[in-house]
Amino acid sequence: MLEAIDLRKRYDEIKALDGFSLRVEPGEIVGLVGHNGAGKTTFVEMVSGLIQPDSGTVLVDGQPPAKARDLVGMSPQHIALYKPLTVREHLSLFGSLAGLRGAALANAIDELVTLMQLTSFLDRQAGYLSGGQQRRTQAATALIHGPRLLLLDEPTAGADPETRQALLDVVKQRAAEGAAIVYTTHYLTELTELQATIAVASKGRIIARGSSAELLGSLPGQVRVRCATEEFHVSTTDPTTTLLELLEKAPRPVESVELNNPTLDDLYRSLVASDVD
Ligand SMILES: Nc1ncnc2c1ncn2[C@@H]1O[C@H](COP(=O)(O)OP(=O)(O)OP(=O)(O)O)[C@@H](O)[C@H]1O
Repeated sequence: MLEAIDLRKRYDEIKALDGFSLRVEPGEIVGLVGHNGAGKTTFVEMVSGLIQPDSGTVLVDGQPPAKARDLVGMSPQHIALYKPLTVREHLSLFGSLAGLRGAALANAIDELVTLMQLTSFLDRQAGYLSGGQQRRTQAATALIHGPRLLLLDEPTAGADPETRQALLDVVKQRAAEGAAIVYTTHYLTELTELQATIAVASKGRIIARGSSAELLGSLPGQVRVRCATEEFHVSTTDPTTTLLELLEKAPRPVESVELNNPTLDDLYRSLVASDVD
């Protein structure tokens, strides 16, 4: 559904994208993570056709972004709503721009109002909504036309737990219905909940891509065995076997045993730390 090949974009001496390639299949959620300035937003804006690459190719369902606008829904990192318009007017406007009319538009609005829990402020102007309410509204404008490619750039930044959960549930539902989704975030636990494929961006390109199980499998876990007279602390890619071996040789009595598998935070830190010039 989305194919990006060797994208490059420079702003004077800054290489915002430097050989960025990523593929997203229908029904797949790709969680795009990376340090500040890694190029995530630049990539998302390029896919939505807002900015042009210096070189490289972006194809959305086989077409350049400018010809695939109706297939794409985008929620930008920064809130971009029309302050005087109500939530209902936003949904109506974005739905109409994507070609929805009459009953189809009304049904799409009803569905999103329920899913994103917008009922209580549906007729309030966007300029008077709280940050979290604006986030929900913005996400709803990206979803209104049932896009086949959804680009969500830090959609839960500053959102309360309820807003975050509503959004994660909708994202899962849309992926289950076949949408391809790019989801940028700094909250790695969200990617576990979404069962997303993880793509780690660093310095304008993707340095690792895979399921969390695949990526975590290459990282060591920690095993600690504490005895009355001695303590063993081992870093290992096979914590269970190592633990059994330690227990065999450890002097008795064993006082405590700790087994820590690597987390996505560990993975992220090790990948970004190893990507040095
Ligand atoms: N219009 C622009 N003019 C100059 N530099 C830019 C422009 N847009 C982006 N950059 C630079 O390109 C790099 C990539 O920025 P980008 O916003 O894509 O990063 P990001 O991964 O989304 O970061 P964050 O996690 O902070 O949102 C940064 O160094 C940024 O300063």
